Amino acid sequence: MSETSRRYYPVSWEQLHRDAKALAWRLAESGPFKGIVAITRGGLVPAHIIARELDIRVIDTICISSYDEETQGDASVLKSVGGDGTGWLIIDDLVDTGKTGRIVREMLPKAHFATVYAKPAGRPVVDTFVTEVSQDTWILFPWDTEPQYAKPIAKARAGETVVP
Ligand SMILES: O=P(O)(O)OC[C@H]1O[C@H](OP(=O)(O)OP(=O)(O)O)[C@H](O)[C@@H]1O
Ligand SMILES: O=c1[nH]c(=O)c2nc[nH]c2[nH]1
Ligand SMILES: [Mg+2]
Repeated sequence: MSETSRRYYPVSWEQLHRDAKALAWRLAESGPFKGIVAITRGGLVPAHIIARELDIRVIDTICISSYDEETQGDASVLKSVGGDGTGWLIIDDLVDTGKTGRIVREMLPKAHFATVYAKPAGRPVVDTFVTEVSQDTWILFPWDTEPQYAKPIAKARAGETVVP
């Protein structure tokens, strides 16, 4: 999703840890896996958590970038891996339009592809995920956010400017 995102779904470090562990529980039944291919950069944190839970020590990366902040452009593949993916687990933080997921599936058609979060357009591309959010939601990951002053509801509703 891009400029049309109408709402935000903020995810804390604790929630991400909990959701990635929930994904590991689901994946435990689909393994064992030879190793994990993390889709950088968003897949790196969930890949670590899942590797720890499933006792996987071999981790490779596919490096793909397609978003500048909330706007999607052409996907550029900065690093790939060889093989057809047999026995491997691909991990990303989420599928949105499914563009990134389709690229990695084409590269590794035999791998199991899992994400923590999924939006409806990308959902058919993943084998396993934990939480679905609507297509017009932008997921705010903890590495992209920091705590800041929030207006009291009454002042926000009145449209008043509050200097923190
Ligand atoms: O389903 P899609 O519409 O392709 O969107 C999902 C992809 O977009 C984000 O990556 P991004 O390109 O922002 O790079 P990053 O992981 O380095 O932040 C996210 O981490 C997924 O990889
Ligand atoms: O931080 C992010 N949140 C999202 O909802 C999203 N969709 C694609 N890429 C994304 N990155
Ligand atoms: Mg990514």
